[in-house]
Amino acid sequence: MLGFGVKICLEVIVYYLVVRFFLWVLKPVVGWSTFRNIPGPPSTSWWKGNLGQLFNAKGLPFHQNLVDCYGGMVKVHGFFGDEQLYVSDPRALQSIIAKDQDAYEETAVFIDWNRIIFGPGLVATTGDVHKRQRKLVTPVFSVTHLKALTPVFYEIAEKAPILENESNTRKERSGTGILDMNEWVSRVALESVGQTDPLDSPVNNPYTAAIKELIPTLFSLALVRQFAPFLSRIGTPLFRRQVVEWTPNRTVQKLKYISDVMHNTARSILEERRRNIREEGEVSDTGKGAKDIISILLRENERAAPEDKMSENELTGQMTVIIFGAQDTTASLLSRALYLLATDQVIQDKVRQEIREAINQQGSPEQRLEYDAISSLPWLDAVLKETLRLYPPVPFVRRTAVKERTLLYTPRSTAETLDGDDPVASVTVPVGTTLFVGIAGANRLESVWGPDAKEWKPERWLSNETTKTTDSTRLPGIYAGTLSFLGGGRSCVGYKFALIEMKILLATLLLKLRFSRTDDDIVWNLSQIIAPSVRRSVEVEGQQVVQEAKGLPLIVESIIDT
Ligand code: HEM
Repeated sequence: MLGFGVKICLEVIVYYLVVRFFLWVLKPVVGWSTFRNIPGPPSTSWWKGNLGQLFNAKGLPFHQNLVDCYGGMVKVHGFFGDEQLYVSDPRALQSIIAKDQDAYEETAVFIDWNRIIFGPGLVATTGDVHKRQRKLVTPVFSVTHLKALTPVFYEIAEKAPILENESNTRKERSGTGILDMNEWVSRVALESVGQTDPLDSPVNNPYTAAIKELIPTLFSLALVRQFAPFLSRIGTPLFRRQVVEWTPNRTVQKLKYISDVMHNTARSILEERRRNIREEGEVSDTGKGAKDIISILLRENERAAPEDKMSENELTGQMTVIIFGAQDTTASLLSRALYLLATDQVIQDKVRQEIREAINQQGSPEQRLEYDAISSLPWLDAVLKETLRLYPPVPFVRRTAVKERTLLYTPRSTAETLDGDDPVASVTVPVGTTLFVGIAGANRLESVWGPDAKEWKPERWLSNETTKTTDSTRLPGIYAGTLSFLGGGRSCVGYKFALIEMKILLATLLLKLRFSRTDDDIVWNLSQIIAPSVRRSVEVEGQQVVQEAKGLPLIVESIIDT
């Protein structure tokens, strides 16, 4: 049985490789190039093209260089000369993300892997199934529900150990320490969306560890994952599971373990929430039982029309996807915002001052600001917008063309020479083409954001001036004209949740603590979502070696008045 399964898998891979190999050999002979007029970097590997540079922990400068050197429409290479497009041109993105979004789907690799790892949740479905699920999940994140969740976010921010420790030492005014703020925000982000008992524990439990390990493990399998569309169609699910069990590879086994832990925990949390809802009886959305996003999701599903209801499998998948989608992204952004505020004390003070004034104006001893009040603080808002714009936690996503379409874009050469004009070029995108949506690239375009586009300047969001946008400068994002939460039917369904959660966490922290930088060298690595690491030179067997460890150490000082 083992031999048979492995043989089929190998045969499919060999078949795929042979076909691609011949296409690759023939291409230069016959002069084929689908995107002959599109500029791009040379392919650096005969078999993996530019994929090694694009999917690389140190690949962020390469991504930025693509836009700086070649413009908004760039040709890159995939396996065996496969030509792909790297797009950050606003006009082309409007078609891909918004106007013509049905012609560009998530890639089969993305969908198939997510189905394997999470089950049939939002990120593992396409077409009508995705639309049906989206209709059910969107109301979970309504402003009414988020307002009801506001006290939960405050409770989490206030009970975090860092603040308890600080309050213990505040009387002596000696509460200064160096803390790994990335670790702290990761835990808080997970708890804010999970609200599960095991997450109350400050030390890693298997579920927390599984969620944290998922992205790095997937990223280390980035190249193998490209075969997912083939492998996931071989045999029955039981057969495929058996093949995975038999695969003698440590990373594959780790991934299997992570997926199992996430799935089993999701099932037991769902059961628990369902029991609670049953015991509480019928409760209102803003009442006692509406205290977490999973319970809200369950109730939305109970209420849905029979044809719209999600199956048990879909619910489990949805829950894992929401918890997972909410964690590393929010942690990445909060880490970056804290790092930038620690670097710029003037802006840190402005944000803190604004929060203090808003609390004083309430005229009550209450230290918490309501949803509307905290949402409209100009400096806090500007810091988040600017951090999201310049450092989007997800710097790119990919799409596959499922219908042939023509994309319009501003060509690089004429854009530079014809000031004031609006030159347009076009490219026909055949079915099956893979496209990179350059979120970070588009968020930093000088044509959209001005000559200081690559600088972190929160004040740009405070001016009342409205910039006139045109087709060549308008990005199709759902939030603040940026692409950070994407746009269209596959945009981030939890973005309002993320914004209010991040504002409450930052406001709670800044009221009580001052952040400053240590001497550590912080590097920001790409593993689909950007995360900080500390680079240190250490002595190993008499030699200086540079080592990196995940984390963001910052100096944290208590500033609570006694
Ligand atoms: C700073 C925080 C966040 C950022 C930057 C972010 C960004 C994104 C992006 C770029 C996508 C599109 C992915 C793609 O098309 O491949 C996405 C999708 C998604 N996000 Fe977020 N996200 C954040 C926070 C959250 C939170 C807090 C939640 C849930 C509570 C969430 C849940 C989701 C879900 C479920 C999807 C899939 C939507 C769909 O396919 O219909 N995200 N997010």
